[in-house]
Amino acid sequence: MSANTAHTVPPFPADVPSHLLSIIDYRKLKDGDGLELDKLWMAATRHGFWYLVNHGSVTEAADMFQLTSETMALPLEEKLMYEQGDNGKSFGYKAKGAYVTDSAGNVDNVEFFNVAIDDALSFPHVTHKRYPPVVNGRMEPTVRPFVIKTSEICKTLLEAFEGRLGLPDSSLCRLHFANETSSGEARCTYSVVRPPLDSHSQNRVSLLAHTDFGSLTVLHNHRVGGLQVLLPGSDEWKYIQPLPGHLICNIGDALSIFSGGILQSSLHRVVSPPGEQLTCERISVAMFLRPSRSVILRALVESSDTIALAVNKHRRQGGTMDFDTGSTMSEWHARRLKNHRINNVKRQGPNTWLAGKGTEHSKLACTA
Ligand SMILES: O=C(O)CCC(=O)C(=O)O
Ligand SMILES: [Fe+2]
Repeated sequence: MSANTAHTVPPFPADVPSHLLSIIDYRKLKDGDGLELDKLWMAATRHGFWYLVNHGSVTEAADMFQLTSETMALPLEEKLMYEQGDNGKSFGYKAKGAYVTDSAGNVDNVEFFNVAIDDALSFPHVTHKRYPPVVNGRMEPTVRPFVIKTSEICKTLLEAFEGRLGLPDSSLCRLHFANETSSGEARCTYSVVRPPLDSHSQNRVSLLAHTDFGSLTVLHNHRVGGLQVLLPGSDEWKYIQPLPGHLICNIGDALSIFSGGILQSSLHRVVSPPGEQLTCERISVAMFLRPSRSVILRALVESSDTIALAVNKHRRQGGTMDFDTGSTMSEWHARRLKNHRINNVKRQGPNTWLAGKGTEHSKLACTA
C-alpha cells in the first residue's frame, strides 16, 4: 500500500455541492480574540462543524498518517486479532463490512484502528487493550504526542463553550479530564474503492450516517474527500472539502445534551470519494473526546441559566430531544456502537438500526 501523494491525487472537484464551513483561527482563540470566539460560537451552535487553522498539530498528524499506512498494511489476520467485537467497545480494529450503512443491511467500506486515549497516556501500562507491535512502537513517539496536543485543542474549545454557555469555569473540562477512564480514542481510518466499478460506485455510502457519540471530534482529512454533512434545516447531503492544514472539528451528542441542544451535533457520513478521486486511497486521522465513563448525559440546567432557558424553550416548542437520558457516557457509547454492528443487527432485527441513533432523533428524519 502506498499513501497518496499530492502529485498522484486529483484535486477535490469544484462542481460537487460542498459546505463553506467557517474557518476559525486557533491562535486567535488562545489569545481570547472576541470576534474569533463569536465566529466559533456561531459555527458550533448553527452547524456543529467548522475548520480550525493555526492549530499547531500538523507534525503530530503527519506521524499519525504514517502510522495509519503502517497499521493498515498489516496482514488481515493480524489486524483481526485486535477486532473491537460486538459488545459495544470500540478500541482496536474495525474491519470493513462490520457496520451497517442502512436499514436494508448494506455494509460499510471503511477500516479503523482505534487507540484509547487512556492507553496512549498510560503506555506501557495497559489500561484497556493491547495493540499490535507496530502501534506499540509508535505509542510514545507518535500516538501520545498526538493525543496530548489534540486534548489541548479540545480544552481550549471547551473553555470557550463554558464561557458562552454561562457555565462556571472548568465545569465542562472537569467532565472530560477527571481522574477516571473514558471511551475517548484516536482513530486511523482507511478506505479505498476497488474495481469492478459501476454506476453505483460514485456516491456509495462507505460509513453510515451518524452523529458522533461523545463531545468533540477533531479530524485531519487533507486531500481525498468523502465526508458529507446534513446540516440542521437542510435536506441535502453536502461534502466538506478536505483542505491541507485545516482541522475539521465537530460537536458530538454529549456536548449537545449538556448544553440543552444549544451546541449542534449534526448528522454526517462518508461516501466514496467524488469525481476523479473515486479510486484514491482515503486516509483520515481523528481524535474523539468523550466524557469520563460514569458521567450522566443530561443538560447542565443547575449550572447555567442559559442552558435551563434553552431546555424550557425546546420543551415549550414541542421539541423531542431528551435532555435527561439517564445514560452514562459509557452506556450511551456502548448502545450506539452495538447497533452499528452488522452481527448485532442480524441477530436482533431491523429495529437495531433505529435503536442506534443518537441526538439526530429529535431533529431530522435520518435519510440513510
Ligand atoms: O473519515 C471521516 O472523514 C469521518 C469519519 C467519521 O465520521 C467517524 O469516524 O466518526
Ligand atoms: Fe463521525
